[in-house]
Amino acid sequence: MSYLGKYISVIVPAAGMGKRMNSKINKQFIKIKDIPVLARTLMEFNKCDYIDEIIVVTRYDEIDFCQKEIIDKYKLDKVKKVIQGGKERQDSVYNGLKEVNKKSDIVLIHDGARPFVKRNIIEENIKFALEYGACVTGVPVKDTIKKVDLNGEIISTPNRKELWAIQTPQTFRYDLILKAYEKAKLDNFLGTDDSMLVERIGYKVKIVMGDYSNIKITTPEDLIIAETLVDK
Ligand SMILES: Nc1ccn([C@@H]2O[C@H](COP(=O)(O)OP(=O)(O)OP(=O)(O)O)[C@@H](O)[C@H]2O)c(=O)n1
Ligand SMILES: C[C@](O)(CO)[C@H](O)COP(=O)(O)O
Repeated sequence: MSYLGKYISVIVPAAGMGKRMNSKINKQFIKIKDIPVLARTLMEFNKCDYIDEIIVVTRYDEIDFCQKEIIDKYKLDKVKKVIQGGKERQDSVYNGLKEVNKKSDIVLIHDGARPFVKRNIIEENIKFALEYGACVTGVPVKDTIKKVDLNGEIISTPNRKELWAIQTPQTFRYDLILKAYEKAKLDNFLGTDDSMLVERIGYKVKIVMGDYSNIKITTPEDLIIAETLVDK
């Protein structure tokens, strides 16, 4: 139990194929200045005093590699389980939720491929989740966003002041996120983030101010940005 008097778990989905990276090795294991993406991500959570356990979700054939080359090598002692993921990110997170310690109060969900998450964002997520039950990290969009139809014609221009680009961590009371995932499974609903599943059962989700450097490593040019961020 952390010194907050609450049990706090983290699920790190890292079971994707990394198709858009188009690399021989899975993008989670690509090194940025000598340290793999996933190790960088996990180190930030491992050193946060409030966190009690981390569950890492990987592809079945990468479980051993992940255990030896990431968890053991970087001494990530808060990682309690490395488990198998599913077809979609949502399936992987659901597998993780089923493995969380039953006495858990709060669950943070964070993409393995977002290695630049900072301590203040993790702490703010925990604070907001304890206060409101549900929160997600995001940043105000910088570009004008258009809604476009299948013919390539603009339908509308939403007010930019109301638009945020959503990142992770996304953090919830354990009972709430489990209920949201079980309902999505029942309804065969597939969302693109965790918050959507909570929003659709009628629960209000708060925004935590993120950081423009909390990027997701998705395409090859993100690796160039990542090297620059490490240098900085
Ligand atoms: N079935 C899946 C798909 C994705 N993820 C994880 O969810 C995070 C965000 O997904 P994304 O960046 O889209 O990763 P990939 O699905 O691997 O990328 P791509 O769509 O290019 O294949 C990543 O850390 C990824 O490993 C996962 O655990 N299980
Ligand atoms: C959850 C997420 O990181 C929010 O930005 C993102 O939606 C996950 O990435 P994907 O490309 O949709 O799998």
